[in-house]
Parts: sequence; structure tokens; C-alpha cells
Amino acid sequence: MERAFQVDLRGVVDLLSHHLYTSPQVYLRELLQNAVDAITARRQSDPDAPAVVAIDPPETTGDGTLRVRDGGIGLSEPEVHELLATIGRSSKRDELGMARHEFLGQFGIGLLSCFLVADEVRVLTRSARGGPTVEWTGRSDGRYRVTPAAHERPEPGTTVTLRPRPGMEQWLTGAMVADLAVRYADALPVEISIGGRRVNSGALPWQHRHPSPAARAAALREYAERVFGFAPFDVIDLAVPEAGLTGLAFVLPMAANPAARSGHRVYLRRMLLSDSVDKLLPEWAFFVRCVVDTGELRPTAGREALYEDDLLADTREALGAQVRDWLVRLAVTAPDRLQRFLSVHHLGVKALALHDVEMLRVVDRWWPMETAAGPMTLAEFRRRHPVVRYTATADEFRELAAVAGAQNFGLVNGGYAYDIEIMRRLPLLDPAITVRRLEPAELTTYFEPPDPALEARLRPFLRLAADTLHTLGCDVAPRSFDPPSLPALYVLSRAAAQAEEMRSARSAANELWAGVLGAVDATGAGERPQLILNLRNPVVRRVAEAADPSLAALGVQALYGQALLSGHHPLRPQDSALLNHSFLGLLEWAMAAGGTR
Ligand SMILES: Nc1ncnc2c1ncn2[C@@H]1O[C@H](COP(=O)(O)OP(=O)(O)OP(=O)(O)O)[C@@H](O)[C@H]1O
Repeated sequence: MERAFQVDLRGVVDLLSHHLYTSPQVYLRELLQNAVDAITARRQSDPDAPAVVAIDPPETTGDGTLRVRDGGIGLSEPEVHELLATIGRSSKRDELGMARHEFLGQFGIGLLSCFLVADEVRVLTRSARGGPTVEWTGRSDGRYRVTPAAHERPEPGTTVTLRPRPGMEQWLTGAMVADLAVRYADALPVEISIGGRRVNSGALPWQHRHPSPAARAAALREYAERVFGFAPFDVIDLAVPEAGLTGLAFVLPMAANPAARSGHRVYLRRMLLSDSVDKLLPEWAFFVRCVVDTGELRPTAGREALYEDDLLADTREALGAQVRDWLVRLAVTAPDRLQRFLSVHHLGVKALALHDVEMLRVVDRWWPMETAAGPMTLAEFRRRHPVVRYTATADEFRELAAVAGAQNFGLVNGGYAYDIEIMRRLPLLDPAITVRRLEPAELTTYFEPPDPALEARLRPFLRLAADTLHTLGCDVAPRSFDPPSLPALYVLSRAAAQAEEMRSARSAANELWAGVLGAVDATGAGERPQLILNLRNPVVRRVAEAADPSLAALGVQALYGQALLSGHHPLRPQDSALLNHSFLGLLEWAMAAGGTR
């Protein structure tokens, strides 16, 4: 024998309140939604039927109840049994069970949300299609009663009456109800009145009429301040017809944390869904907050978020394209404003440039990168240098910028987020653009070697310097270069850097691994780091000309240590030991020299 499911309503209400809805306040949204849907249904056959929803809070009813009245389609007695007493049954779906466009509701569970705040819900209703007024009383324990009404309603329509459950009265007060009605229903195309006073504007902010574009801009600015808490840098009109979507994007005037979720305000057929919808826009567009209305995107059953489907994915892309077009337009029509925008939101734009050629062009032309010759755009950089050379890290840039700048060697700091990827994508703008990571040894080709006479004079010192650093695996090279204030440069070719990593790994490894790494290292033999001594530096010259070899050796050690430190190179134990040794040795020399004075 087949039987029907039994439903324990208390379990269902518990499920709704703890898992589906985030707050009991949704009961009012559901009541307003039902009232508006009923009005829509009635006006399909009777366009002159009243489009008013009247709310009477306990302060006006005087009996502690809240009433919501509409002049909508109403329900006949069979409909009451069918629709109000069956969970999941809705009159707002078509024969195929699809949500009908003209209605807000679709799931057939909304009325249950009244049990979040009341133990008893009374519905007094008269159908516009005829029949007497019926009264349905539902209780949160799952029982309901349908009786003929004591008094006939003078007009078709429905009145829902809630008596607050003890402890839930605050959700039904006049002030709370007014607040919720404006929040959820301000834009609904019906009049919503509380205690006889209209409380909603009936229009979305971008649909209001204004005497001039300036007046519209001022009103939208005021709206953004009120709703989002900031005066927007700019306002972008949005439209995605496939999603029945219109709206606005407000550009933040201050930097936003890309990781922080910026919620968008979303209306569904003019009823507020939520003001913290995320994933409406692509992630890179974290610099805008939107307010939109959509007829086609689907809500989740809790009606507080959008359902993730293909249409939402397409909409997200379309909205992203509109924000991006605004940026491109700004670059053409108001470059100074674009620059101001970039100074605040460059991270978002750079992220976008990683997969969008137009944005790449914007960054190329307008975003000043850090270069050895000061900040300049990549486009400007290419006018001065044939090759876009960049450092792999900010440390490398810091070490080499002064030297590169002094040789007029073009160098871009690749240490900031996205910059290397952006530079690598430059050939997409023009295949003739050459982009290369700096090989530090390249820079040294610009340095002058000493002339033969000087070289001969320095030979004993250079031999001593080479011996001093030999055990550390470092070669010494004398050169003259600018700036003279820089005494020495520790230069690693990329192969040398790898070999060095291997060496430091070996010094930290146990015997077995040291053997393995040693075998690997043999392949990188010959690639050793170099300490380039700057012969234009007065201290270097004095060290080179020191009469006492032990003082000269200490000087070389100190120059080596200083070059490692200033280039942020990792110090191995033997490097630290050498630094200590040279420091103490030089101190001893200084003290001795002081003592003889
Ligand atoms: N004020 C009203 N006037 C006329 N019919 C109503 C009214 N309120 C509810 N109903 C009827 O009761 C049905 C169930 O309402 P309920 O709010 O539970 O679900 P829904 O509005 O269909 O969908 P959703 O769960 O998405 O809100 C509705 O489909 C509608 O037919």
C-alpha cells in the first residue's frame, strides 16, 4: 500500500531558521513577496486592481498582531487547501515546474518563514475569481484549520495576521517593519504603506528621473555614500540583457583589499536579495561595488544568494567587460583621471592585464614602473632602451639599481606583484618588443677594466685578494665603474647562483647528501661568483695600496662581507665567520692605530 510522506513542521521550521535563512527578519520579505505576486496575478486580468500592500504593525492593530493586507488575486477554498497546506506547492510555476517570470516566489516554502516569529499564522482570503472569504489558521506544530470567515471581505485579496511568539515581538514592531520594508521592498512597483503612510519609492536608484546629468551624478553619489559608505570615484552604468540585468558599479575611491570580499547589492525583480552577494563580478574587479537588479538570475532557496550556474558565469564575464571598457574609455578621454585611478587600484588593473591585452596596453602606457632611472611607464622605458630588462627580485633591483642607473643601463624592478608577468606579456602588444631577465654579469660588461699599468701595480694585491676569497669559492675582479660611492659588488651569474645554492645546501647537508650534491655540483664547475672591486672607490684604492698584507686581507674580507650584506645575499656559516673575523681584525688595527697616536 502506498502512503504519503508525513511532515513534522517543527523540524522543517527548525531547518529553515537554522540552515536556510540567516535571520528571522526574512518573514516580512516573504509576506511582501506573496502580496506583490498576488497583486501581479490579479492585475493580469484586471489592470485597474489596487496595487497597494498595507502593513498594520501591532501599534496600529492594537491587539498585539501584525497584519499584511493586499488587494491581490486571493485564494478560493480548494486553493487554500492545496497551496497553503502543502509544503513546496506554489502557484508560481508553470506546467513544467519552472519559475514563472512575472512572480518573485517559486519554491512554495516562503510562508513557512512566518513560523520563525509566530506560532500561529492566520490567512483571511477572498479569491478574485469568486467564492466566499475563507480563513486558514496554521500552527507551528503542523496543524491547520480552514473555516468560512466570520465576515466577508468587501474586496478580493488577502490579509495575513501574525501574533508574535513570546520573545519575538521585536521583529514585528512598527519601527522594525518599516526598516525591513524599505530595505527589501523600496524598489517594488507597488505602493507599500505602513500605518497608512507610503514607505517605498517604487524605483531603482538608476531609474529615477533627474533634471540633468549632473543632478543624476549627485544623486547617485549620495546613494553610494548612504548605502556603501563611500563617495565613488566614478559610476558605471551596467546592462546585461540576457540576465535581464541593469544596475550601477561604483568605483571605490580608496584602495581595497583584494582578499576582502566586497559584497554587491542585488535585487531580484526589484526585491532585495542581499547586499553582500559575492562572485557577481570577476575577482579582479575588487575596486567596484555594484547595485543591480536582475530578472533572470536565479536565487538560492534561502533567497540570500545567487545560484551558481552558466548564466551567472556569463553575466560575471559581461559585467567584467563593462568595467574594463570603462577603464579603456577613461584612458582615452581622461588620462589624468586614469592615473589617479591607477595610483589607488593598480593591483586590480595589473591582475586584469595578465589576461586582457587592452588592460596590458593601459598598464604599459600609464602605470609608472620602478626603473633604475626612476619611475617611468614601460612604453617610455622602451623609447629609451631597446630591451626591457628586469630583475627577478626587489633585492636584486635594490642592489643593482644605482650601478645600472650610473651606466645608463635600463633596468626595471621585477619585484612587485604581477610586474614580471606583465613585462613577459609585452610582446603581445608588439612582437618586436624584447623582454629579458637581467643576467647580473651582463651589467659588468659596462665596467672598465684597469689599464695595463694600473693592473701591473695592483697585481700583488689582486693575488692576495684572490687567495683570501678562494676558499669561499669567490673570484675577484678589479673594475672602474660608477657610482664611486659603491665599493664592491657581489655578482652571481644565474648558473653561479645555482651552483652557490648547491654549495650552501651541501654545507648544511649530511655526509651522504653532501656526496650526492657534490656530484651534481661538478656540472656547474667554473661558474663562480665574483667580487667586483670598484677602483673608483677611495676605500678600495686605500685597501689595494695598504702596505701591510694582513691589513689588505682584512680589507678584502670586509669588502666581501659588505657586498654580500648590501645585496641581501644569504650568508653561509663561513661567510659569517669571515665577517666577524674581519670586523674584529679591523677593530684591533683601529685601536692599535689610535693607541699610537
Ligand atoms: N498573499 C497571498 N495572496 C494569494 N496567494 C498567496 C498569498 N500568499 C501565499 N499565497 C499562495 O500560497 C502559495 C505558497 O506561498 P509561499 O510563500 O509558501 O511560496 P511561494 O511564494 O510560491 O514560493 P517561495 O517559497 O519562493 O516564496 C503561493 O504560491 C500562493 O499561491
